Amino acid sequence: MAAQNALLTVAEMYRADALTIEGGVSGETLMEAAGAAVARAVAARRPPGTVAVLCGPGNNGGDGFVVARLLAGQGWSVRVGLLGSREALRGDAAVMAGRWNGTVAPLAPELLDGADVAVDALFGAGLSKPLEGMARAMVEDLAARAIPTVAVDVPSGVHGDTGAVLGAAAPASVTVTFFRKKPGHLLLPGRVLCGDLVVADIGIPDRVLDRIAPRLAENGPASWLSGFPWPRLDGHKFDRGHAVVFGGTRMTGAARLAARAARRVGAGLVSIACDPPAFPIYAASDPGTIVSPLDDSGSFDDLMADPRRNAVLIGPGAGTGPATCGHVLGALRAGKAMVVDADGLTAFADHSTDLYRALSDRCLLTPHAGEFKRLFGIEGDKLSQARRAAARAGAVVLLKGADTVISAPDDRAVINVNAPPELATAGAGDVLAGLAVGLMAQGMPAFAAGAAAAWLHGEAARAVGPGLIAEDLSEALPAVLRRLRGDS
Ligand SMILES: NC(=O)C1=CN([C@@H]2O[C@H](COP(=O)(O)OP(=O)(O)OC[C@H]3O[C@@H](n4cnc5c(N)ncnc54)[C@H](O)[C@@H]3O)[C@@H](O)[C@H]2O)[C@H](O)CC1
Ligand SMILES: [K+]
Repeated sequence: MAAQNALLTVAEMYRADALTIEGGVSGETLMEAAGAAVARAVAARRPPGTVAVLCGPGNNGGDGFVVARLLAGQGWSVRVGLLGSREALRGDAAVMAGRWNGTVAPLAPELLDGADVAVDALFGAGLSKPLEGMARAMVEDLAARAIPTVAVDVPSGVHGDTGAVLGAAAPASVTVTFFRKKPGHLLLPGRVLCGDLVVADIGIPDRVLDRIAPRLAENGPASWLSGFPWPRLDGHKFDRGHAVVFGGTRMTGAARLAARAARRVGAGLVSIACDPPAFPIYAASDPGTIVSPLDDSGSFDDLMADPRRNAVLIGPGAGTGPATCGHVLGALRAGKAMVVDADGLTAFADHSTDLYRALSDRCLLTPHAGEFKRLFGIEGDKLSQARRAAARAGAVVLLKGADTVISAPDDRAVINVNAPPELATAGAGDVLAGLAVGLMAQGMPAFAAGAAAAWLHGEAARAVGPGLIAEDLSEALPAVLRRLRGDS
């Protein structure tokens, strides 16, 4: 599959390189193509001027030498600075340095004096430790001068797999990477440091993906649209599932926001199961949402015994006491497709194994960073955090943020990048959980539902823009769904 949205880890990128070279394309050809793509990005931004090309000791630096030669041929005044000695260069990098007829100066900040543009070709996929010494000084000076910079593959200092900064990194105006994006291009802060991202085709054939079988992708409709539960002409509301949202007696808005989102995304029926004292509040809210008060005529387990109530969300405004744990475990025992969010997660913070034991891959956990830390206590970059949590819990984990990661227990993962900063507002998480349970009520598996919900959530927020409040999101959804389906 030539998945355009596939993300390759650094190791997988090296494998793609090797498979291509095995297939008869030389490393020099790849490097020439890589350098040409970077040179095009430089030339596209301004007419010829003075460019400082900062080359590292490896093939990232080799790309830099190609850029230097091509720009010089286009009338640019080119200065090349090299970290380390020319004699230390190996392989394709040494070949490209040999094709550079200009001078090579030792890497030093003075190279940047009077430069119109800088090309950051110090480190790319081979970054293996924090920058130090002259490499660090150079990158810090480049950042301080704020010279428009084109980064080769990744901004030097950014780790390709995590987006983390190792020591220092200079923000780029444009980053030119090759073949496919890496996680570090999408995870923060890497995404911000990259500036505009260009993915250049340098001659690596898509078929190498069949051999690599990447488990990671950039979230978008390509990942789940084929299984999206569009309503059928011959269907009726019971075909579209029944989502149950548990509503607590405080913060009653949370469950109402979630229930409305579940309805908007197409669940046939949505009900709020609530403690009796809160019944009047929920009953007075959305007329299309059923309200089921839990009292001696019907406990939560009684509701769970109804097979038509096939998807359950517990968390928004549920309260973090033992009753919430009881409801979560009751829904899981009943085999429901389940979203556990907010209080539903925090309620298990000091006895998480009780939750893990009951979970399955039909369950979606939707923690933000704080809930994640309380429940899982797993450190590291966001992608590995989500993957390890999904493996530990045996459930799909959606770890929220501007770079949301959705990870399944079988190690599939997508990184969602369309969330605008306006989503940092009260209630937005309740809406996201409601979208997910609404999709799961319609039969979408937890991983696809989490990915689709995160993407729809971001698109709805972008449609509203500044001034967004959580209530706007469900109202913005119909237009997003029409665009998704390609309605005229
Ligand atoms: N298919 C492709 O993606 C292609 C990629 N190309 C370019 O090749 C680099 C990767 O090259 P590599 O030599 O493996 O590593 P780097 O050049 O990134 O690193 C150089 C070298 O530096 C050493 N090193 C690592 N970290 C540090 C540090 N903090 N301080 C000092 N030295 C460090 C380490 O020994 C590294 O090996 C890729 O990014 C692309 O730009 C090909 O040109 C085209 C095809
Ligand atoms: K670089």
